[in-house]
Amino acid sequence: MIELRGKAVADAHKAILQEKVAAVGDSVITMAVLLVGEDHGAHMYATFMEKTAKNFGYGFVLKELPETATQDEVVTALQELNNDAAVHGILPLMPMPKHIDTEALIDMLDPKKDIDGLTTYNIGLVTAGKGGFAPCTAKACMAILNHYDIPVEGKHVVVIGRSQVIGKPVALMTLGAHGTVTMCHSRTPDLAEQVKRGDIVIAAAGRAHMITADMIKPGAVVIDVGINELEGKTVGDVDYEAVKDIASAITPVPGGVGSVTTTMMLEAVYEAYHA
Ligand SMILES: NC(=O)C1=CN([C@@H]2O[C@H](COP(=O)(O)OP(=O)(O)OC[C@H]3O[C@@H](n4cnc5c(N)ncnc54)[C@H](OP(=O)(O)O)[C@@H]3O)[C@@H](O)[C@H]2O)C=CC1
Ligand SMILES: Nc1nc(=O)c2c([nH]1)NC[C@@H]1CN(c3ccc(C(=O)N[C@@H](CCC(=O)O)C(=O)O)cc3)C=[N+]21
Repeated sequence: MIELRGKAVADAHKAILQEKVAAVGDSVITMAVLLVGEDHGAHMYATFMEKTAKNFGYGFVLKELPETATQDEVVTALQELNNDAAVHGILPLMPMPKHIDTEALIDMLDPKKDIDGLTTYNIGLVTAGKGGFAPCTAKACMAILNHYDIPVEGKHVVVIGRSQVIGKPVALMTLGAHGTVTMCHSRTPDLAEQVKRGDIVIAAAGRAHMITADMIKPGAVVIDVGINELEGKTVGDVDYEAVKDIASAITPVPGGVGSVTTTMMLEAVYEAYHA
C-alpha cells in the first residue's frame, strides 16, 4: 500500500510557484478570506490558509464578522474586497450562519477574484471545459493523482458526494481525464455495491468512517476528502486503518487532501493576480 501524502504534492507545486512569485516581490500578491460566524471547519481552514499564505510571501487579509452579522454587513464586507485593487483573490468560507443567504452573496463576488470557483460564472466555465476557477479541493484530488502517476483514463471512478465544492467538480474533472464516473449521494440505495466497482474511490460525504473495508475493491486507489471529528480526533470519511490493507494507495486524514487544498489556493491567487 502506498500512502498518498499530501505534503509531497504540496511541496512539488509550491517549488514551481515559488519562483514565479519571487519575481513579483514580497507581499504583493494578496488574498482575502471572508469568515462569518463560528463554524469549526471554516475557522480551522482560515488559520491554515493565513499561515500558508504568509509563509509563501503573499499578502493576507482576514475579514471576520460575528455570528450575528446581517446580510447587509456581509455584502458590504464582500464589496469592499471586490473594490480593493490590492486584493487579487477572495475566499468566502463556508458554511456561513443559517440566516445568511449565501447564494445571493456568492454571485456578488467578482468572478475574477473567485479563487475557489464558487460563482455561477466560474461553475459555467468549468462545466463547459472553458477554463475558469475551479474549487481548490477538487483540484487537490487531481493533483494527488497526477503527482503519484495514477492514471484515470479507462478507470472506473466512484465519487461519494455531489456538492458544488467537491463531489460535482471532481466528478467532472475525472470524467475530463477519461475516467468512467459514478456519482453517489444520500439517495443512492446500493452504496456499497457502487463503491465496490471503483478502481478509484473519492469519498466526499462528510461522514466519519462511512467507507469501510468491505466496500473497497482490492487494489483500488482511495482519496479521502472528508474532514470529520470523531472522539476528539480529526478523521476522514474512510475507515483508514481497515481500508489501508485492501487499497493499493490511500490518502491519510490529516496529511492528505487538506494539505494540498491550501496549495491549490496559492496557485489560484497567483492566477487571479495575473488575470
Ligand atoms: N480536505 C479538504 O480540503 C476539504 C474537505 N472538506 C470535507 O469534505 C466533506 C464534504 O464536504 P461538502 O461537500 O462541503 O459537504 P456537503 O454536506 O455539502 O455534501 C455532502 C455530500 O455527501 C452526500 N452524502 C451525505 N451523506 C451520505 C451518505 N450517507 N451516503 C452517500 N452520500 C452521502 C450528500 O448527498 P445529498 O446531495 O444527497 O445530500 C452530499 O452530496 C466534509 O467532511 C468536509 O469537511 C470540505 C472542504 C475541503
Ligand atoms: N469555500 C470553501 N472552500 C473550502 O475548501 C472550505 C470551506 N469553504 N470551508 C471550510 C472547509 C474546510 N477546509 C479545509 C481545508 C484544508 C484543511 C487542511 O489544511 N488540513 C490539513 C491540516 C489538518 C491538521 O493539522 O489538523 C490536513 O488535512 O492535513 C482543513 C480544512 C476547506 N474548506
